[in-house]
Amino acid sequence: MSLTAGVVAVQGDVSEHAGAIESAAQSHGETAEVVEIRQSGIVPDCDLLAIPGGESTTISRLLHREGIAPEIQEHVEAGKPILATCAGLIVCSSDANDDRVDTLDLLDVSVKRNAFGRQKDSFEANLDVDGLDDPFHAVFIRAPVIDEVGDADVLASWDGRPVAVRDGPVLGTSFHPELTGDSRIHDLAFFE
Ligand SMILES: NC(=O)CC[C@H](N)C(=O)O
Repeated sequence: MSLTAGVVAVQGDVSEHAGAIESAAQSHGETAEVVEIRQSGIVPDCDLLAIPGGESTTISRLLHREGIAPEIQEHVEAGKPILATCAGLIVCSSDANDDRVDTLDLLDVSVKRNAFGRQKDSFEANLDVDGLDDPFHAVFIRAPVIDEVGDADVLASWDGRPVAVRDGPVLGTSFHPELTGDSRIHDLAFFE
């Protein structure tokens, strides 16, 4: 049976996430049909979800306006997995330290937007990630800093700061795992 994988398609690297989900599924002998989420009524049919980067203010506004936000919360309540990257992580956090982002409160962390610096401060790093045998090459673009971790596990840190966290079915990263053609973070989020 094929899995239905939803990618929130308000903004961000939708096709890159789709490719990484398909290849992670394949490595587990599964197939995934990827659907783009821009309106309500689709999330309830999804087995797994990715929330890409972009502008967290915009993504959060659209998720609430379109009635997608409560569907994502129900998805997690049902124990189904989410990978939330960069702006996606901000949207899923419990506190974004920014009134313009109405967070979904699905990951027990508080974040600071753009705290790794502006676009020109974007950087790449090889990270040791819990659950992966070899380092993961991570791309950080106007990345959020995770500055408080509540009831969540830290899977990876960079420069002493957590950059990948897991809270039950929700895995969040400050970086963009979809950009390097390496689907191991998608694999961890959805199949481990
Ligand atoms: N690459 C990204 O997703 C950047 C996130 C963006 N700076 C925000 O705060 O929404």
